Amino acid sequence: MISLENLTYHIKGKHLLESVSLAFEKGKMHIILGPNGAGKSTLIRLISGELKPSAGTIRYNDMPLHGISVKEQALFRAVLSQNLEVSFPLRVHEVVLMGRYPHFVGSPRAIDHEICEKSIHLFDLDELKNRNYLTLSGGEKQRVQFARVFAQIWEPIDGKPRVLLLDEPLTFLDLYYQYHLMKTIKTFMASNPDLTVIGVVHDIIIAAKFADQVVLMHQSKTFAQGPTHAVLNPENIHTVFKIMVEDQFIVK
Ligand SMILES: Nc1ncnc2c1ncn2[C@@H]1O[C@H](COP(=O)(O)OP(=O)(O)OP(=O)(O)O)[C@@H](O)[C@H]1O
Repeated sequence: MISLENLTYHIKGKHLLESVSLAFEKGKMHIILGPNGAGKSTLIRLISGELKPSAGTIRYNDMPLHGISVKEQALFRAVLSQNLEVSFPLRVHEVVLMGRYPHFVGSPRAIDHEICEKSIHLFDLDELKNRNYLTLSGGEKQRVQFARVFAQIWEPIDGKPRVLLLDEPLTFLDLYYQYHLMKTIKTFMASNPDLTVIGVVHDIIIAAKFADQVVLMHQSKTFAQGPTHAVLNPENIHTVFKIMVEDQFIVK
């Protein structure tokens, strides 16, 4: 369980997040939705420890985040951020291996290579694994980044529940891969019940189909949180997004 208590973040007098209190239950897919500028990425960056809160606390299983070393965090928590850049002409399998860096000292072990192979296969990248990462399309790069973060948290270490934070992970993907990737994550979660996923997406239909819980953000605050279908009702969506929707969001 990840819990946030009165989490506040301001910079140069501007409040990016105001007194947010939330609980993210273990083993669930939590999706954060909200209009541009609502504070979603700020929230993810605070939960990942990239930003330090101005006030409030973040706890991972009752442990304050600031009490867990960055090195230890990397053993059980992976982050897929927006705008990831790789400047060197690395091969795809080398980028995926970066996900294993927290797990070995010196040279990768056989197990690190095995996990990378499995993750590459899971994300349909076998044919691309020797390609120069810089020559890939936006969507292909995004799948490589998925393989990297999954390689990082492929197995639990010392029984610690794992966490995956995703900030707009579907941006470069076509419709097929958006759904395929969400299904892949859900299937992985079903056989890895300690894994909690918290992700920012913009697509309400994707959220309705795959989220167990939704956090709806509005103007730097939490507007609603709870089971997906309770939160994604036409009134809430109208208030937050200013659009009218029908009651059902169904994609077969
Ligand atoms: N370093 C900063 N200094 C000033 N304002 C900032 C800074 N970082 C972010 N902001 C502002 O804080 C607000 C929230 O930003 P955030 O990136 O969290 O929004 P978001 O909900 O993820 O938006 P989007 O859907 O557009 O990605 C935005 O108005 C943004 O311009």
